[in-house]
Amino acid sequence: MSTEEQNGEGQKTLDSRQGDETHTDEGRESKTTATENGNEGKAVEKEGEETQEKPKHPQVTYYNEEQYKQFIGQARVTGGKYSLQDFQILRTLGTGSFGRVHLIRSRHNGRYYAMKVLKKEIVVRLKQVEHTNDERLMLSIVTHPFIIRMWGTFQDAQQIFMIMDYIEGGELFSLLRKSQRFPNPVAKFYAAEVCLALEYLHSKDIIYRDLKPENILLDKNGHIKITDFGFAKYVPDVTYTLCGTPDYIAPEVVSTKPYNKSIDWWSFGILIYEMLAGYTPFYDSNTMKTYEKILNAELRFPPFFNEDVKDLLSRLITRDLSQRLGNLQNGTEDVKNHPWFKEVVWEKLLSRNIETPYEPPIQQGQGDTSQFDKYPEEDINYGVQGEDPYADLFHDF
Ligand SMILES: Nc1ncnc2c1ncn2[C@@H]1O[C@H](COP(=O)(O)OP(=O)(O)OP(=O)(O)O)[C@@H](O)[C@H]1O
Repeated sequence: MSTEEQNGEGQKTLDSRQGDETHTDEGRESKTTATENGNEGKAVEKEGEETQEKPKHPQVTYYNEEQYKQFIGQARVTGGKYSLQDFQILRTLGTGSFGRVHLIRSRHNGRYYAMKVLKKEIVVRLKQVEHTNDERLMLSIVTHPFIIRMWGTFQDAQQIFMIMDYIEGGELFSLLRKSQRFPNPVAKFYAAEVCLALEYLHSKDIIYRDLKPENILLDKNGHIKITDFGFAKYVPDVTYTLCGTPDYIAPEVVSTKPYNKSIDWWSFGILIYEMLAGYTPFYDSNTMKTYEKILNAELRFPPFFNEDVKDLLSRLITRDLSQRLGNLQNGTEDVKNHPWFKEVVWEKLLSRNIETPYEPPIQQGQGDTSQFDKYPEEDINYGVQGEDPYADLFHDF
């Protein structure tokens, strides 16, 4: 069965490293990009600007119906269980390409949650319907200590809403920019937790496709939670979609070759590099040049990288898929067994039974927002009734 990429889905754009109209954040310089089949083979950057020619492809993800049924049978969250009346909306925690994320409080149990709101009209305009439905599906399936938990979803005539745990410690991105770069053991700790999250996702045939410090939150104890499943997808076989954030995109994605879990291991290497160096290895202010470097440039290391990490990164950030760690016969085990990770006790880490290198200074308890930047609040019209031109598109919410 082919479920993807027949319908022109797929252009997601944002300036997560560049700031946006409402909020400019130092050091966010590049963009999340997506384009899928059926859109005439163009990669799209900001608001539908066509910036890169891409050859046409039979861009289809194949898997059999039985497999897919089993996959969606794991979903633990059903749509429409909650409504806006259940929550009090507090401040904005972050903004994305399609809407914003609010801190909210349950009127029933008094707990704080994060509510991601996406405007249907924008999701449709940026051809992200399928990705948005996938985001909901993936989050309704995953349960892991290092992955955000979604509790429910609902919709009104204009918006869709996702209720998730509120993670108080803010983005790893903010901590990294404040620290400039992390000492070796700190980078290793976060990388090891990310590694376990990737291992789990891949065991379910989910590829994440947007690994970067902006999408890693820290909980109150300093453990990670991966958020933003906007590009995550069930791919037991291969896919072709160009998506991700330029600095982090793997060469096989740039060159529109079929790909699978391999791409997350490339991004994992870029993430480790950025945590240790403070910058990504193929950075360029011009996105096309970034892509060129991803395809051709030599991987260079700052002098303070140790031999173990240089070895690990050379094996992750390699264009040769038959050499890339994580993508070989032993899968994640090869990554976990690499000498750079030799001090990590993986079982202890998974049970969060290891001291974290940094505890976010959260003084006010569960609803504390001191670790988040302030965003201008705008008038909200959530709960609108009336005609919904997109009624057919978001059934599961
Ligand atoms: N569960 C959460 N707890 C706390 N903050 C959150 C949570 N989810 C998201 N945020 C904040 O909101 C920001 C935007 O969230 P997210 O990346 O999911 O939105 P998005 O619309 O998909 O953004 P993008 O356009 O960057 O993909 C995050 O970077 C983070 O700062």
